[in-house]
Amino acid sequence: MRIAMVQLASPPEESPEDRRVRAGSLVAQARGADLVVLPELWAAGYFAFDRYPERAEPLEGPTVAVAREWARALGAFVHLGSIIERDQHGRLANTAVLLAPDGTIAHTYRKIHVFGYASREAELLTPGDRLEIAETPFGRFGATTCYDLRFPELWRGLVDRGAQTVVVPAAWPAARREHWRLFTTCRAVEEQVLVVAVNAAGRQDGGVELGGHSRVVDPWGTVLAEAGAGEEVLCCDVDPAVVDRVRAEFPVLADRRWPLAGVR
Ligand SMILES: NC(=O)CCC(=O)C(=O)O
Repeated sequence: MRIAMVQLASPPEESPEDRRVRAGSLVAQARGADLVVLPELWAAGYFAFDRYPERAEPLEGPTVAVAREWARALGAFVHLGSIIERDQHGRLANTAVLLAPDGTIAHTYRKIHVFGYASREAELLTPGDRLEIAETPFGRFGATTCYDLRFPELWRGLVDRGAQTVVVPAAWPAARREHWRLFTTCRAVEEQVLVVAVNAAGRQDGGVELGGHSRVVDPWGTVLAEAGAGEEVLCCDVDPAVVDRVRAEFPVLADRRWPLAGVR
């Protein structure tokens, strides 16, 4: 499986419309990839909190429409990162979307742990309440979004549902880049999954510098690819069978004692 990580910047002076066009020219560099992944809320800009209401879109809105065209043109799965989704009740959510090569929606995930530290996400968005897995020709995919990396019980919930690869779109600031590295490696090893973690780059609203360093980490903790700090498209070849191989050779998940029966 060839993975392309599109580590995109969302400068405040660029409109979502212009950004979708510019993102398309970066995505075009991913030709030959089987899976293309973009960051969290790149079209709206994660840190553009004042503009969330006006930049929210229905699931079948302009960002899904362009990503659908990219998926069809490349014949690839496109994980578009996430959008600010406005649902039928008017609530806003941070919704990650995976498009299949034929342009159909293969998976959605509404971010469960919305962020409140130096962020208005938790005030503006409604947390998700569903955790599902997508079957793909490259194995079973799950998704978590950015801050969710800090909550291992969510990841274990994905593993319990059969996840082998977890895609993580993010808008993770440079100030906590070492946490980003630590958690992406830690979740891969602890949950014995392939982690595809794609961060944003560049300066966003409020002068926040995003951390970049998108990475693919295998279940043994080997970093198969890691981007630099700036905008970049980085490709990486992965054998998805590595997940079953590591789980068979080192069956730590089979040794769980949960619930902790007999433990006081
Ligand atoms: N976009 C986010 O969820 C940011 C999370 C973050 O910066 C952190 O956990 O640290």
